[in-house]
Amino acid sequence: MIKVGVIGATGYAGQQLVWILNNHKEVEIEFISSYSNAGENMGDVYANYKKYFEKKLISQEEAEKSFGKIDVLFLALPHGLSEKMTKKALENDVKVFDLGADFRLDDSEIYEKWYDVKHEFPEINQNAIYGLPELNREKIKKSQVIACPGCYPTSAILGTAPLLKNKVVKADKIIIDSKSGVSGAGRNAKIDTIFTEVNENFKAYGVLKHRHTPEIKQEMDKLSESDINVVFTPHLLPISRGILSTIYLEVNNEWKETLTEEKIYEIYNEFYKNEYFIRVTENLPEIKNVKNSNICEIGVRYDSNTGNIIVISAIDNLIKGAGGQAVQSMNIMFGFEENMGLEFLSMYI
Ligand SMILES: NC(=O)C1=CN([C@@H]2O[C@H](COP(=O)(O)OP(=O)(O)OC[C@H]3O[C@@H](n4cnc5c(N)ncnc54)[C@H](OP(=O)(O)O)[C@@H]3O)[C@@H](O)[C@H]2O)C=CC1
Ligand SMILES: CC(=O)N[C@@H](CCC(=O)OP(=O)(O)O)C(=O)O
Repeated sequence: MIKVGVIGATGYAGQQLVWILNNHKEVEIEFISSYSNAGENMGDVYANYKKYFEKKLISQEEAEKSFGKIDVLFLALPHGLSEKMTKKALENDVKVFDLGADFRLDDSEIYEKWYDVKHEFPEINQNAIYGLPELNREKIKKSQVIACPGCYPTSAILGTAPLLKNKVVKADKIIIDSKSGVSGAGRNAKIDTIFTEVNENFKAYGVLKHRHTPEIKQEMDKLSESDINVVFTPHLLPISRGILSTIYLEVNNEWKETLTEEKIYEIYNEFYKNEYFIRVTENLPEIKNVKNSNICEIGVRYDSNTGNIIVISAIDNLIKGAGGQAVQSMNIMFGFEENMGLEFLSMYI
């Protein structure tokens, strides 16, 4: 049994994480912490917890005093707020899983440029591991700080990893057209995400300037050992949760003569053959198939006349894109079954 604390437990990502941890048989939740609801119960903030999970939310200052009692600290805070907390947790020999972006980019200068926040302790960033279990399992086992990937990057990187690793596609341009449910924007509604703006609407945002672009590029470059030109456009769907990414790639000249759709599926099935949470499907992925689960569903189509490959990748942004993926990494680090506490499937409707 391990003891964990969650800071930012009242956000959309944090409350989903608490839900998962509360159902995990090797985890005891030592504390949950909130910024504006400290002193209240979780059930006062989210009524679905009333009667069944009546734990008190404590302040960040109180939480820090309990660092000596925990093995793991989860941080689900707005960007830029995790670094100081992580420093204090490390001083107490606590493992940290950050759901935010503070440690996702290897190069602090790139982080500073895209997030407009300075790394005060760059050495923490240098030692953090990008927590995408399907690609970094061995490193996760030995790390102290896990940078849990962004939700859009999770869908884009898992969707393309087999093609990039096998150098099947050109680096010239990879177009990622992603659509997300509104919970991706967090619980503090801004004008762009209120009901009347989103309902019966569909819109692009952050065009050519979304902060997930360098994160996607960083991991795609590593996989392909090349310098990829990433074009990433997010869109807002009028649904609560789920991400579907449509990714456009062009086959490399060396593969053009021999590649078939069947061969692409062989490559994907081989690459993900031991992965519990990846479902390679001949159907086209749908958000309904993955919603409320830690599964990433991937389907591919290939046009041999044009050399175009289209990958469709779907995840739940709050689970595989956040809390579920963090728990998957925690399971790996502590030697639990990787799917422990995460075996639930989508309920479809
Ligand atoms: N939503 C998603 O789909 C995903 C989110 N993430 C990441 O998880 C993190 C949280 O996101 P999300 O849950 O969506 O955001 P929310 O806005 O829903 O929640 C933010 C959380 O941080 C707390 N908080 C806000 N401001 C401060 C502050 N100044 N100091 C301390 N705590 C503060 C809030 O506390 P309180 O409510 O008590 O004020 C709340 O618990 C972000 O880094 C986000 O990028 C990652 C992947 C997916
Ligand atoms: C729909 C929506 O607004 N999505 C958020 C991304 C989700 C998120 O929380 O960002 P991280 O994955 O970096 O933590 C956005 O575009 O800013």
